[in-house]
Amino acid sequence: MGDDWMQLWVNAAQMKAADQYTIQKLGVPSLELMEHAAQACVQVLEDEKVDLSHVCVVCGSGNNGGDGFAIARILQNNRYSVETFCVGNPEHYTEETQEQMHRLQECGGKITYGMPQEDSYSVVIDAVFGVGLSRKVEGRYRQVIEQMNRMRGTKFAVDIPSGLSATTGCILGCAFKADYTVTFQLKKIGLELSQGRTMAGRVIVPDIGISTDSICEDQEIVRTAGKDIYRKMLPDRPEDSNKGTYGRLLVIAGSKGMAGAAYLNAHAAYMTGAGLVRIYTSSDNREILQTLLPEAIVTTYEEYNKEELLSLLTWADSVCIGSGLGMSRLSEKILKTVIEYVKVPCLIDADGLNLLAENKNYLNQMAERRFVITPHMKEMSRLTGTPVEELKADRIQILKDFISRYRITCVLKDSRTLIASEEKGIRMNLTGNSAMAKAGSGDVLAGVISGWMVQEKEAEDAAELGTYIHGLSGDLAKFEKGVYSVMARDLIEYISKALMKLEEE
Ligand SMILES: NC(=O)C1=CN([C@@H]2O[C@H](COP(=O)(O)OP(=O)(O)OC[C@H]3O[C@@H](n4cnc5c(N)ncnc54)[C@H](OP(=O)(O)O)[C@@H]3O)[C@@H](O)[C@H]2O)[C@@H](O)CC1
Ligand SMILES: [K+]
Repeated sequence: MGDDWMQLWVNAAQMKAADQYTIQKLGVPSLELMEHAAQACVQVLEDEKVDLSHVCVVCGSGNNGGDGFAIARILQNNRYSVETFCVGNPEHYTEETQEQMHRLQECGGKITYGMPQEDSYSVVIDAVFGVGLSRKVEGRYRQVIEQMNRMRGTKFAVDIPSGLSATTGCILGCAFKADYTVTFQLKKIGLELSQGRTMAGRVIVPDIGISTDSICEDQEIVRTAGKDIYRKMLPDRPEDSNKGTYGRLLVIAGSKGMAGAAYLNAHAAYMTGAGLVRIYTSSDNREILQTLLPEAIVTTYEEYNKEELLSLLTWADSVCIGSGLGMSRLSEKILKTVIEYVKVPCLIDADGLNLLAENKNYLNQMAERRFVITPHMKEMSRLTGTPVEELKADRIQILKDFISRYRITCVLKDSRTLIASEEKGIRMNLTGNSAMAKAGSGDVLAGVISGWMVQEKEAEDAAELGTYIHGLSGDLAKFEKGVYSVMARDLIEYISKALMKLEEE
């Protein structure tokens, strides 16, 4: 596969729709898919050289359990020592699961009803719950999963670690902590969001013959673009150009003592190729900014000056407002004026978002695609009035509702950042790492996105490309500086390396 692909990230319902289409419309028997699923798991266990000297398989009553019984049979037929435990509710066995139990027993396999009692296994295979997990794990099931987590063997999850929501990545009560997860056909978005990455370990995605035809056009599905797509988004830089060709960016940032935010915005925008950056900031920041970034024009204010602001808005090809802006009445007036009068693409970050949250009526005035907002989870929580925990548990839906209501591009920052617009749906960014979880990182992101906006990228493309490049800079910085020592200014330094890497590949 080249790099011009779109990776799909499905939730539980979308996965079930693909299963059902394959079974009902294409006529592939469910049991055949289950056999492929089990064979794929055994193949991975063998390829990865997992110690199969003493295997423990723990199965539930749904089809995930059915996969587990089939895995047990195949391993046993391959002459491994296997012990199989059934912890599911006998009243809820699916037809396929019953058939797989029967097939295992026919091959001489023994099924123990209840949880494993000892800890002598080289590998523990979790087939308790898959994408059918529908509620919090409690009682006996909780005990089973906790017991499996305590066992010393390699932990192997079938389709998804039991207890992890395939849709949100949240742990519902408790979850299996896997070293490997073999997830069938399509990556479940829950393996990437929230606790998903921590619980899933290494994720392998075998093709088991489930057709994706029915869902690949579905605009509701979250996608990640391959590198080629980002490379093609990079703007041309013709020889016969000048600074005017690459746009004039107005950065409105930095209240008293917060010059750093304005500096990071502006410097990051220059590093992406912006032609000219003007910082509009509190007068206290003039000297420091002129010293830190002589390439920027610095215009300062002491009090609200509507005329000056309007003339700057006329000058600008794009605006980036909010980083370190503060929450004063003055900041509020500036933001209100910008929202009311700006005619060019405009990004709102940080304090700009906190001010928006306090003045939600401004949001209603923004209903045009030229606005990009870059909230982290807490800022999004303030904007939507949804507590952070609820937001984490339902972020995709909340994001969808938000953009369809306000018709703006929203970059929802988290360990996996989502970029949402009506035009392109929801995209998940896969670059970036925990070294970037530091003050100033968001200011750099706002600068990078604004840098693309001012070079005439559509707001949603600028947001996606900017998030990708920002994360890639972080990945390169971490590689050379280590996970603890990456500073926001390093992210800026590594933008050039990230861009060169993307251009070269
Ligand atoms: N043909 C196919 O579709 C294919 C599917 N495949 C495999 O099937 C998996 C999906 O199977 P599935 O839909 O049967 O659901 P699954 O994940 O086994 O869970 C349902 C069971 O769990 C129970 N339960 C749920 N939550 C619970 C809780 N908190 N606490 C307690 N119980 C709870 C629920 O109980 P109930 O709600 O009925 O009381 C029910 O018994 C998928 O991940 C993949 O591995 C592959 O073989 C490829 C072909
Ligand atoms: K599982």
